[in-house]
Amino acid sequence: MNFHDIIYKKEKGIATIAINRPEVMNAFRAETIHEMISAFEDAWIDREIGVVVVTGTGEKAFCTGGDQKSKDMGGYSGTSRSDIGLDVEDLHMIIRRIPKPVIAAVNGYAIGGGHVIHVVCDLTIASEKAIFGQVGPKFGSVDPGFGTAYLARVVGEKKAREIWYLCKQYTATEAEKMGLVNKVVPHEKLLEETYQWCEEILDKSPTALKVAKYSINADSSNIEGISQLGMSALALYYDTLESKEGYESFLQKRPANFRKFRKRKN
Ligand SMILES: CC(C)(COP(=O)(O)OP(=O)(O)OC[C@H]1O[C@@H](n2cnc3c(N)ncnc32)[C@H](O)[C@@H]1OP(=O)(O)O)[C@@H](O)C(=O)NCCC(=O)NCCSC(=O)c1cc(O)c2ccccc2c1O
Repeated sequence: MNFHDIIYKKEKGIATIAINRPEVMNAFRAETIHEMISAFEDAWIDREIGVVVVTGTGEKAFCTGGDQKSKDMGGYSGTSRSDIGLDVEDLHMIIRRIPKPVIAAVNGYAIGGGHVIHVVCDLTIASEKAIFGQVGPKFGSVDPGFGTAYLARVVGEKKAREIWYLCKQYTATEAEKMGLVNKVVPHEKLLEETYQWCEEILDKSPTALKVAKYSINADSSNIEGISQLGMSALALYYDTLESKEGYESFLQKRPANFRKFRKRKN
């Protein structure tokens, strides 16, 4: 398979998808999401694959969300089914629907939509250098559905609200404490530890794993509907000056002025 934005490899029952756009801290554009979905489809169909690993190339980032350099009023450029210009919802759904465990190996920044990708994965192993956080309200975006409602299931509502309302960054140790990651390991041991977890999973019954995954998913499957509704609202939000102020402030490396959008309408 020929990919440009990701590196996809399969070895000894393990499929690895590495987002490969280090020049933008592994931010994703429409093509990146489509390539990831194709790789997941291949890993799903291939009966020899028992587990999928998602990671990022380079030393700095796992993924920093939507590529702000491919964004304009109305959303991201690129061909997509979604009005937003990114088929992120479809990526979240295939991570949940593939009947095999998906492990995020977080090697650096997991920010914005990149943070949501690791949240949706079944398990997360983090380098001690990893940094976690949501940035939407700081940069004119929000990731409703799995990024909000499902995050609240993982870390609890109070913590999820803090993550979204304050847009702070959290260390790997802080993330582990709040149940956001399964294990923190020295940076150079990240893939070794992740593949060790994969080996343990490969020793287990694939059918039992599939039923375990689907039965855990079933309890939060209503979030798919929240996601659809929320993403429709997001498409409208992206068409506003308020959202534009956010992503322009990021690109212009200046603080956003959202206070002006709190003025009373006369
Ligand atoms: C990750 C950071 C905290 C790092 O900060 P730092 O100060 O160390 O480095 P720089 O900010 O200078 O970044 C270095 C270099 O990388 C470029 N870059 C980083 N992230 C992105 C990005 N997402 N898009 C494009 N480019 C990026 C940066 O511009 C610099 O390049 P230079 O050329 O100037 O050297 C910090 O970078 C950071 O906070 N990044 C994230 C910014 C962001 O806005 N992310 C997206 C949020 S919205 C989103 O992710 C999103 C998710 C979804 O699931 C969606 C679903 C459906 C629709 C839309 C969605 C969506 O928008």
